[in-house]
Amino acid sequence: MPFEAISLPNKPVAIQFGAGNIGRGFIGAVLSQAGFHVVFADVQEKIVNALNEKGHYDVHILNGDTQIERIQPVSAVISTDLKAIEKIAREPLSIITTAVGPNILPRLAKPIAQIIRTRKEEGMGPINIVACENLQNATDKLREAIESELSDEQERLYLQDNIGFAICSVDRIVPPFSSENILDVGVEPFFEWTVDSNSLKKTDPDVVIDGMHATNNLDAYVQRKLFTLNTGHAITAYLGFLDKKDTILDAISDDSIHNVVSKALHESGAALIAKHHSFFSKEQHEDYIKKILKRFSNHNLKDEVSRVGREPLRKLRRGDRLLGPVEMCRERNLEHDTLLLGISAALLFHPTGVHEDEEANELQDRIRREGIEAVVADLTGWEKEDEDLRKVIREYSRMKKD
Ligand SMILES: NC(=O)C1=CN([C@@H]2O[C@H](COP(=O)(O)OP(=O)(O)OC[C@H]3O[C@@H](n4cnc5c(N)ncnc54)[C@H](O)[C@@H]3O)[C@@H](O)[C@H]2O)C=CC1
Ligand SMILES: O=P(O)(O)OC[C@H]1O[C@](O)(CO)[C@@H](O)[C@@H]1O
Repeated sequence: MPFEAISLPNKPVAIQFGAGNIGRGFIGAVLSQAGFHVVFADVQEKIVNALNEKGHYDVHILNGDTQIERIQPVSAVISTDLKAIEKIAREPLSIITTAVGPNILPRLAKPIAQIIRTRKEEGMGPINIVACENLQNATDKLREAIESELSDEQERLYLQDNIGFAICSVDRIVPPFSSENILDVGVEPFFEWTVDSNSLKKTDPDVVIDGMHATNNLDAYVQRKLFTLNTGHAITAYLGFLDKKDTILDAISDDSIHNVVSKALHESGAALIAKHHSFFSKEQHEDYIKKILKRFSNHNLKDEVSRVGREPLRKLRRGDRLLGPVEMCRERNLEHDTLLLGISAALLFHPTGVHEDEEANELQDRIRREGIEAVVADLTGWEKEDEDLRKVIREYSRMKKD
């Protein structure tokens, strides 16, 4: 059924760009449960058509005795179909969210600029945009890309006055899920979606979103999540890969991997506590680490190390989950040898076959062409004589030999 043929119910509307695991399994579900009619915008025709034909899907909460939440009513559009996008822009829209992946995010600038242009022409009021990606300040990056798509000063002024761009932290493990229905998703029970309250505009309709926690201390939430959950997850994946484990559960169930991951999280934790002590105490953070290690050990999730380790060059960027906590430790003169070991393991991540990863291939090509020392110096920005750079290379060589 084409989107044009669908009439939307008389409800507030939310657009969720990306109808993938997080889009359907977390953000779309939270928005639907808050009372929005969720319109997913994706590039996969099969998913878009199925969402429009069925108008619903099920979220399976994977907690031993599976609980099912039906999400309805929902619709979908192809995100590059600017006519369909324009149609939704005229609806009682109040929020746009994204979960497409950090590398794809700039491609959403065109359709979102179209929404902004249409709403300006129609004299419509404020909406909020929240990019739900594993990337610090993803929404700011999206804003820059949208601004460069706008045609003139009038549109830029409209954006400034009417569009709330809120950064957020998004935390729920949603691995690929196999079910008869291609729309169904399997999720862990835990979820935390935290959004910067300072940037949110008052919208009409104004909907209270229960599953979205607004705070004015977002930086602390973002860093705590990225440098704990994602740091630990990535190191588990990279060590698991080297030890030929298929899943995160297999990897974290190995005591030697568990110990390294726990140690790395305590190193990053010391820096997080030092930086955000007014926000969380040592005891609270200890609890947070324990809960995360338990989440990795969820026997009901089949989360492959290849998925969690995907796109290692992105994960090795400065400020991301591997180098971010190391930099925080270096600034404070705190111990970080185990975090460095995680970086060495990431440099050896190279899945093949169905799990082949373009960025992992590129990383290996670079190491072959430029040599490990030059690659690490470039990724980290450290001098070749830097003690940490030498440690990363030493561990890398040892792991490679093993
Ligand atoms: N899966 C998870 O557990 C979590 C993922 N995240 C973040 O959420 C984001 C999405 O991750 P997943 O849902 O796992 O990925 P996914 O691959 O399951 O979903 C991404 C979706 O975006 C769609 N897409 C690609 N290009 C598009 C475009 N131009 N316009 C609209 N849609 C497009 C894809 O077709 C796909 O359906 C990433 O930034 C990830 O880091 C954050 C927390 C948890
Ligand atoms: O989605 P990314 O950034 O590739 O990383 C995978 C990570 O995202 C998550 O899917 C959820 O935060 C984790 O499972 C994992 O740490």
